[in-house]
Amino acid sequence: MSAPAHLPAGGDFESAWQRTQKRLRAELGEDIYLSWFARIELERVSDSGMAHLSVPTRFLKSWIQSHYAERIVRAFSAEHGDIRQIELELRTVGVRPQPARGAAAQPAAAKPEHIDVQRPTADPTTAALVGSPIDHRLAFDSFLVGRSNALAHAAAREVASARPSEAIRYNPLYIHSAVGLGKTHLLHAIAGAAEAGGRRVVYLTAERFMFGFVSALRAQTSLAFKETLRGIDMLVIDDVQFLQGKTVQAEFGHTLNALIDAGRQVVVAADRPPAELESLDERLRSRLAGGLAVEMGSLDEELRLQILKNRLAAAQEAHPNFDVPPSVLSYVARTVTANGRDLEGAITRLMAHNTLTGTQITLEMAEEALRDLVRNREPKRVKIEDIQRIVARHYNVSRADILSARRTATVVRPRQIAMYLAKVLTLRSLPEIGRRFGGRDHTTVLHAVRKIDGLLKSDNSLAEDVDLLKRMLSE
Ligand SMILES: Nc1ncnc2c1ncn2[C@@H]1O[C@H](COP(=O)(O)OP(=O)(O)OP(=O)(O)O)[C@@H](O)[C@H]1O
Repeated sequence: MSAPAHLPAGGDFESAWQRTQKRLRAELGEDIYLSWFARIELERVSDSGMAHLSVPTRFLKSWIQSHYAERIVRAFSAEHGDIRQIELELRTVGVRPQPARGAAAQPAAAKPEHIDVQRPTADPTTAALVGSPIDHRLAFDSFLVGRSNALAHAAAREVASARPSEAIRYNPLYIHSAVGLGKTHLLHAIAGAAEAGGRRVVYLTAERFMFGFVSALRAQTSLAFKETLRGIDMLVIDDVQFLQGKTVQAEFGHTLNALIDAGRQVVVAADRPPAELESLDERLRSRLAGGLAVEMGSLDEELRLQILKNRLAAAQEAHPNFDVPPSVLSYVARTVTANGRDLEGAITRLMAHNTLTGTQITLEMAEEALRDLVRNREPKRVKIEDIQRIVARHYNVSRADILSARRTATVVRPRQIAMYLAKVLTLRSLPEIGRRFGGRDHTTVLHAVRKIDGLLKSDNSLAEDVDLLKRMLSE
């Protein structure tokens, strides 16, 4: 066996380790290196020639142990002849060890440095994860509290003001409500207040989480993505009902578990309770339900009036001459009932009429200008089970027939119609619909949707049937 190409004189293990890293980077390529090796730190080297290396996660430790241990020993001993073997240890998250100072080095007495995971660097391992910006206008100060959101607000306040060292009482805090009732506002308020209190917070929409994870997977830096997420104090995720895809959901589950187990706060919002997140797997749903799940009900009239007054005051900052008579504000609060977004829209519209055309704001004018908002009733949430039940009853077959593998024409067409309705009346994905129809493939659902879509253009009686079924389902 030939001698190693280069043996540094003396015991400078730290610089030999740096050369080892360069060597591994050159041998294995950038992607693999960044995924597995970039977070390894040299802790110390003992007299027997054992290099103690630390990594931040158990997973990383066992992966490197089983896949790369020998390679690291070879590379390290090529750079420093004293190195005989390595031992991998788990490093406390957020604490960077002191540099190794050779075989005789004592454990460092200096304060550990904290890694700031919030601040993205040019390093592609962290570039994959940049939380969405926190909108500081959506703060606790501007969030109005009424009967329907008092509990959610109190829990949010508590979670936001807890100190990092305090025991976490509600984890995850899960806030759910129908659209436009203030979930996003409350999440930004929590994230903003926690950050102001010195905590490392990442706020992400579910889409952003998916995007970050999928791009990290593509760039083979998913490990860095996971580690970054797991190194924070608080993770705030909005709209989890949109989390799609097995791998992404599994990763979300691991992240959730890792953070909660490590005593980090997780805050989640969705448009439905955990039990109704049908596209998520059972364990994830129960984990989400395992902390505190609170619902925010619809805004009552008093709260709507307060929100309107606040919006009006904000609008008046830009247009001091704009005003809305109290009787009109009361009318809007009484009749625009759907959600906070419509209330905002109502003020914007009144302001546009008034400032652009000079129209006086009267009750009559408001009735005319806001007609569509007043009529706007919240759409009913349709369940796949209801679709199957109603379609089965309509075509005189059983729900079991619809879910079965039977291929007789009397069952096939109602099944296709039910799948079509599931696609157009719910937000479920094709794979999810397939699962709910007796474990069928998403391509079968796609075929059914296209088939019915096509037939509706030419078959009037089918079109009438589908129309009737839609009406029955939305009543
Ligand atoms: N209690 C409240 N106090 C003040 N503003 C509110 C309140 N509830 C809702 N709003 C306002 O209503 C609008 C819609 O709220 P937000 O976006 O937070 O709703 P959401 O529940 O997250 O909706 P979606 O489910 O569509 O994401 C925002 O402008 C928000 O500031």
